[in-house]
Amino acid sequence: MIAVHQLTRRYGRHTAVEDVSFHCEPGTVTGFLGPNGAGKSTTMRMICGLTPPTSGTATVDGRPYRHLPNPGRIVGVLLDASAQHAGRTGREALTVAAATMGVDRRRVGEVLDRVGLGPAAARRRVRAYSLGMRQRLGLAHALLGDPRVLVLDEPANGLDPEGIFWMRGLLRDFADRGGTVLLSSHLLREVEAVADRLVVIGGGRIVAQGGKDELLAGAGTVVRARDGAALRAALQRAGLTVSEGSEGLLVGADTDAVGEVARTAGVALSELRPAGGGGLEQLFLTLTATAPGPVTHSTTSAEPTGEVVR
Ligand SMILES: Nc1ncnc2c1ncn2[C@@H]1O[C@H](COP(=O)(O)OP(=O)(O)OP(=O)(O)O)[C@@H](O)[C@H]1O
Repeated sequence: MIAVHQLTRRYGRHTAVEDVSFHCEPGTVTGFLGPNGAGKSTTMRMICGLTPPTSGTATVDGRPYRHLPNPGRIVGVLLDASAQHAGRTGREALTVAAATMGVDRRRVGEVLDRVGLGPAAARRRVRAYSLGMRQRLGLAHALLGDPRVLVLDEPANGLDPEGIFWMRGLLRDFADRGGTVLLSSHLLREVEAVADRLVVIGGGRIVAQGGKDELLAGAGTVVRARDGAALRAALQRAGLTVSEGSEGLLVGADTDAVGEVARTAGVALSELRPAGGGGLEQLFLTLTATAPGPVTHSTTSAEPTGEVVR
């Protein structure tokens, strides 16, 4: 279990992360989404005790990371796949880590197998690894202490499509066995397939969080009419948020509300449906693009309920 409570981190006058709260429960994969510079890495570094928060708390299994007796046994961390000793072979890097953690050396072979680094790859020096191989080695390192929690920052970077598919399977399996996974990405599609819950961050603030299905269900309505201008005007007059989606107008309301506005305005519709996955993508882009707007304490500190914070 990971608990993040009102985390804030400032660098001088710049606020990298502001009042961020969320929970990651056992048995779930939480996708931590946001564009470059949104504050994902800073939040994860605070969870892992590498960056001290300006205010707020982050705990893993009820304790701050720095108070965990043998952290690698409790939480596996992959924050930067390139930050590995380039002169060691993959196997050596893991053997040193195993000794530090007090893990049986035999576990090294097991995790190398698990991440798909064969004997030849394990004998090569890390400096000769591709980014994808480094990600696999980083994941092996995270899994080495057989932790119940994983914190992974953009682990799909550098993996080919087959590697991404493989990693999703591994993380899903980890969570299905009761593990807790926090996984960041700047690509919605990358985490959508594996995550149960989503936490979306933009401009250092949480802009939406909740169950993936809840967020999908609340992702609005796609609507089209031959007279698109009249439809848009009617929706805007009704105070609904309207944006141009790839398949029609995307409206921040359910289909009943949108249909009623169109009927009242006498606009004939050619399509009306829940926005679904495309809507979530649009929502993600819209939210993150407009994220620096003010967010009140009462909304961001609320328990995750699938709400969208605007
Ligand atoms: N050590 C630091 N000193 C000053 N500013 C920093 C520092 N670390 C992060 N920042 C700033 O904090 C903000 C959030 O950065 P962060 O790396 O957490 O974002 P991110 O969502 O992980 O993005 P990316 O996907 O690009 O890594 C950015 O504006 C970044 O420039």
